[in-house]
Amino acid sequence: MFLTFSLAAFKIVQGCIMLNVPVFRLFIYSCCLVSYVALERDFNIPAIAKYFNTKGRYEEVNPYLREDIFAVNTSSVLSPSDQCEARYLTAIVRHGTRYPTTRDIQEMQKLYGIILHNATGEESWLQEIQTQWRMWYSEDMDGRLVQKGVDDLKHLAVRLSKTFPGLVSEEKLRGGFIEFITSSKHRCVNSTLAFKAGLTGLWGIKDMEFDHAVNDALMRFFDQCTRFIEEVDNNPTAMSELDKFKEGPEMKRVQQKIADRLGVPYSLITDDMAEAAFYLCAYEFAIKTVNSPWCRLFDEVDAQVMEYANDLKQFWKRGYGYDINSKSSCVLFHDVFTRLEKAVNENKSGQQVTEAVTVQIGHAETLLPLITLLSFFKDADTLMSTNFATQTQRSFRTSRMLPYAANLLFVLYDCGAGDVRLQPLLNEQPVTFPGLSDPQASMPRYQDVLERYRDLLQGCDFEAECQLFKHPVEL
Ligand SMILES: O=P(O)(O)O[C@H]1[C@H](OP(=O)(O)O)[C@@H](OP(=O)(O)O)[C@H](O)[C@@H](O)[C@H]1OP(=O)(O)O
Repeated sequence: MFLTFSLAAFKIVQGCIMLNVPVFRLFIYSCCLVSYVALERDFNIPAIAKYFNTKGRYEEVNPYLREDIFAVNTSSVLSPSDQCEARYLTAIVRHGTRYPTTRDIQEMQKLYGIILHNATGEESWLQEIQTQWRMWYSEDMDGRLVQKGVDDLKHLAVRLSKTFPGLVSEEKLRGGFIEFITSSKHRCVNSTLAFKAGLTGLWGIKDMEFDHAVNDALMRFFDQCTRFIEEVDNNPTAMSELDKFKEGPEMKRVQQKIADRLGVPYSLITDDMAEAAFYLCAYEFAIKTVNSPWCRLFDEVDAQVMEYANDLKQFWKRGYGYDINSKSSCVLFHDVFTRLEKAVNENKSGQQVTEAVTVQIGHAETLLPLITLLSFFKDADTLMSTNFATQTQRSFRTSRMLPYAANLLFVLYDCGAGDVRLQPLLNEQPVTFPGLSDPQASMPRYQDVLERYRDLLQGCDFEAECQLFKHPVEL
């Protein structure tokens, strides 16, 4: 559509120039320029970018940010009426855009070798990979944060200051009322530094520095939950549905189509090679914002299959597949509600809430078990190797939940006369606590939320849940 408009506008401009019609020419010329810029921007976005799972950009989840990275939608997060005031905010944030992990880089290098030495097609995109594109990824990159990832967190910090000016403020930061907690992984520590830099840069703060606490018990709880490690992480049969899907007809067809496009034997394009090609398209876009020739190896149907395979991995490794996946996040769940309860009590006694904002920076596997524990994005049907065709409308879709810089926010509002409300947001958009019937479900009463999660609040004991062998009841 943009192409047609641009070409038509260009023709009009040509005519105007020949007729020397200045004002009209200027107007049309500017329209042509605007549509060209839009065209250029949209052409830069791979058609399959919305299927990149946890390798996707934040901008594809909130497309309005492509126009203005600092845009906020305050109408959707303002309090339910004028008398409500935001009193406390906790944000659990995934790190920003990163390099591939070493394992993925090794697979990418293997695929690049196949294309250099075996591919026989004549298409221009293949020639571009074979003669112009260079393998620039190296194993030492191993998931480190890239500059785009620094920008992701800086921009998020600024947007949150615009959305919650009474909480994410210079006064609160300087007063020590904003706490930072991070995973020990370099991509998370550097994301924390970037978030802080976004705020100090916004307010021109050069005379102060702000601490952050490294806390893997909270941000990498999955590393310390013995039952998860034994029954899922280290259990080769735990990913059986993913393994079966990778051997199934849908993935086989994707592999064959890639092999046909490259003109290589089917035996060379394994499911790992298909994943490596998909990741190359995703990383070239996320890190460099280029629509690389690697994306030409997939059509939309192929991309949906690749997306489903990764959602199967996340479902069974971090999501609803096994109860221990979500129960391993009990420590983080209780931490969140302990902070909320403290803020409610301080607010009730008329005190200033000592900690106005908590920013906790972790991983996709920090966020997803907690999202699962709270029953967000739970579908009626389990994701299986055999039901891809009926899952196209599933709500458990990591491409929408968990892009780089994904963030789960809980905002506490004081609405006067003891009316305290709690608003959940995912990626800056309000979400509804599952199972709450409150008409203002995106801004429910805090007490109703406590009631909804009463069983977890009274139970969900990390030590008990993560014990490998439940001790037999003493007879
Ligand atoms: O497929 P890779 O190796 O990239 O998987 C990574 C995880 O990346 P994700 O699957 O979430 O895109 C990485 O999570 P991140 O949020 O830190 O990017 C995780 O830390 C890393 O261990 C790999 O997870 P895996 O489950 O061990 O494959």
